[in-house]
Formats: sequence, C-alpha cells, structure tokens
Amino acid sequence: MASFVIEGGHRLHGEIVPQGAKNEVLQVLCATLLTNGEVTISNIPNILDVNNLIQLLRDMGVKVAKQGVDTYTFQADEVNLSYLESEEFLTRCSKLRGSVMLVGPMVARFGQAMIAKPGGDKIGRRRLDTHFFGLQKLGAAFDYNAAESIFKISATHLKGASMLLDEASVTGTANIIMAAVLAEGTTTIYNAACEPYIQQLCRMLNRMGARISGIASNLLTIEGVKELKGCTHRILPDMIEVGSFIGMAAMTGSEITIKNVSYDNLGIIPDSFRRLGIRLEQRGDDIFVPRQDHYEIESFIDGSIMTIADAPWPGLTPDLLSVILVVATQAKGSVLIHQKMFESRLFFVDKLIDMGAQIILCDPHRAVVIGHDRNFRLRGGNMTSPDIRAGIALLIAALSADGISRIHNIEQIDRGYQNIEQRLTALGARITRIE
Ligand SMILES: CC(=O)N[C@H]1[C@@H](OP(=O)(O)OP(=O)(O)OC[C@H]2O[C@@H](n3ccc(=O)[nH]c3=O)[C@H](O)[C@@H]2O)O[C@H](CO)[C@@H](O)[C@@H]1O
Ligand SMILES: C=C(OP(=O)(O)O)C(=O)O
Repeated sequence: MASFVIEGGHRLHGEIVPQGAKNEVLQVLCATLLTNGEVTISNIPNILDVNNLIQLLRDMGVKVAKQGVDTYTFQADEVNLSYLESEEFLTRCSKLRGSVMLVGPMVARFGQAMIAKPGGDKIGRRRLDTHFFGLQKLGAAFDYNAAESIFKISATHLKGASMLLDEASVTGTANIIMAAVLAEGTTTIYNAACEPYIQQLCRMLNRMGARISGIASNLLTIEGVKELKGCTHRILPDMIEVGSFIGMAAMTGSEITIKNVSYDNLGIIPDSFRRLGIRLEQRGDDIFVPRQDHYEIESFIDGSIMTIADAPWPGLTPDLLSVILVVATQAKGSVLIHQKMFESRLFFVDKLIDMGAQIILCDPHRAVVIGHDRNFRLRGGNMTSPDIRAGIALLIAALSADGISRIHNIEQIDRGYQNIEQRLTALGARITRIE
C-alpha cells in the first residue's frame, strides 16, 4: 500500500488543468464494443480505473493503440467470446465499477454477457437492479448466481420497449442506452440519468450512427439501428476534479486558476461552493479562485442553517460532498451535509475530528459541520483513505493542516486522480509518495 506524506500549511499558487472525466471515459470505453469500426477517443486520463478497463478491453481482443499522450484508438472487430467466460475476466471485472457497463454493449452485439459483481468504492449498498430490469424489458434473460456473485445475461434478439426506471442510475442508464441502440424498434427510457457524461455518451453513439433523441433530458427516445460505425470523441474535463480544486484553493487560502473547465457542464457545482461563501469567477472557460482568508457559509433566506445535499443531475453530485464537507470545516458558520445516495461515505469524518475539526456525525447520511473560521488550524494526522473522494478530501485537509500528515492506501486516490502529487507540487504543495 503506497502512502502520501504531506507537509501542510503552504499556500498554493498558479494554474491547473483538470484531467478528462473518469466517469465519462468508463462509459465511452465500453461503447467501443458496439462496433467493429475504429473509435478514437482523446483526453483519456491516465488513472487506475481507466487503465484497468483499457487492459480488460485488450484482453477481450479489442485492438487498442495509443496515438498520443491521451489519445487511443479502439477496434472491436475480433472479440474473444470465450475469454468472457474465463475466471480471469471475472476477476478483472470485479476490480472496478465501470466494468458493469460492458454488459449492455456485449448483450447488444454478441447476445450474451457474464460479469462478476463490479468493484469500485465501498460506500454502502450499490444495487444493480435498474440495469438488469432495463435489459429484461428489452428482452434479455438474466440470472444471478449469488454464491459466486456472477450475473449472466443472454438475449437472442433485443426489442425496443418503453420503461420507467425505478431510479435515475447513471451506469444503469448508460447500460440500457448501449443495449437499446442496437435493439429492433423504439425504446423510451423515462427517469433516465441525464448528467453531462450520459449526454456525451449519447452524442458519441449518434456520431456512430445511433438515433437517440431527448439528450440532456430524463426522457430518452432511441430508435434502434442494425449496426454502428467508428467515430472520434473527446472526453469532457472531470467536474469532480474541478470541484476538488475549488475546495482545495479555498481551504488552503490560495489563488488558483482552473483552466478549461467546460463551465456550462458544471451545473450547480460552482454555486454549491459559493453557498459556502467561496468566491470564484468564471473567466472565459476558466475558473479563478482568489485568495480568501475567510469565507462564510450562507444561511437559507429564512435564516435557517444551510443544507448541502446530493441529488441526481441536475442536482449536486454525491461525489463532491466529501470535499464540500472538508472545506466547510474552515468556513465561518454551520452547514448540514446530507449524503442521501450512499450510506457509508461519511465515516471518514472521524479522521477530520482527530485533526481538530468540529463535526457531528448525526447518522450515516448526515453530518453537521461547525466551521472554525480558521480560528484554529487542523493538525496533521495519520490516516487511511477509505474511498476515492474521501481520499482527496483528506488530502485537501492535510494540505491546509499544521504539520505533517500521512495518508495510506492512496491507490484509492490514484483510481481517479492523475499524477495528483506532481500536479499539486507544481502549485507549491509539499507531497511525497512513499511506495
Ligand atoms: C463509474 C461511475 O460512473 N460511478 C458514478 C455512478 O455510479 P453508479 O451508476 O453506480 O450510481 P447510481 O447512479 O446507480 O446510484 C448511486 C446511488 O444513488 C442511489 N440513487 C440513485 C439515483 C436515484 O435517483 N436515487 C438514488 O437514491 C442509488 O440507489 C445508489 O445507491 O453514479 C454515482 C451517482 O452519481 C456516482 O457516485 C459514481 O461516481
Ligand atoms: C464512487 C465513485 O466511483 P466508482 O463508482 O467507480 O466507485 C466516484 O467516482 O466517486
């Protein structure tokens, strides 16, 4: 297990460019299986989850060629179907959440898919019902082997259908879209997830010849086509990285410009940080965060205490709540952080309490943060990163703290953040990786 050693208390300064979005790239990589044509994707981040999925595609027989520093071509013209039943395939799938999105394309193109319970963050129950109910509606049969945690899906013929999803699952919607594009006839998906990454997937599929309308809404209409062709696609900047950097700038009292953020695709994220009293300016497609010695959490209009909660897009992504919680510890005022979607994502607050933060964990979903207004600083600590976003939140806390901190299990951070210590060191952070 690798660790970071962080010397806190240094202000940061300069420009940082967000990487390509992890959660978009995981979707569109799976979509390359839908065609035997060549798909070129650029702005692919060099992170653990993405590299694992690319390796998985290679092992399946997909021809993968690196064309540039962040650009790859993929050609799935000779997929090894027997590999899909191997022990090795199942083990690899279980390493990342994104692998679940192989199911839709595989059923659509090859009529069968087998997948082990996918990995990803251990942040509470992460059911897959929406995925499989949707695929069943399209005519696929599925079987779950509980003893081995293996899902088996097969379909001789997928047929378009109307469906109302029981929840707007992001990867579930992606899976159903990718199956429906090659189904016979029309599919409508209501209560579809509609975040920018799903929009990007739909636009890419349309460039491949799919016929999807309603993009950016929660009602998608998909007219199935017989086959898809290759295309080129560029990944959006990672909105969770953008939010993490806004929080990091505020918490460390630093002046930072975050470059090329695709502001229009950030939704409610900038305003969520503004509600904590953080000033940020849109400058073209950049975000400028000025140095702020104090920031004060707003109250609601009636004077009651602010709540910041997650919700399906266009609500606030749950993936930023850990960062928002950490940043609130140095604000003036109080806020209730309500993590509605996941039930084990707030337990990392124990580590912040050890560092001197004032937080009451009310229950697994809710934490009240009482901001210090920087009256006293967090103390460096020794901690383990439980999940990707708690990991970056702890890193931000450590950068602002007095003294030395150690964060263990940083593989969790590496899953989603590219060369993070080098990029932050370029801004003046003091972070050392210990293997
Ligand atoms: C690889 C990937 O893309 N992972 C993202 C994806 O995971 P993933 O697609 O696995 O997450 P889902 O959207 O399926 O659901 C996330 C959680 O929210 C709950 N839920 C979801 C929708 C809803 O309307 N109501 C509700 O309560 C689900 O029960 C689940 O516990 O979306 C999550 C929610 O944005 C993000 O945290 C993950 O980073
Ligand atoms: C929860 C996350 O990732 P995953 O779904 O891959 O576990 C995340 O990106 O915050």
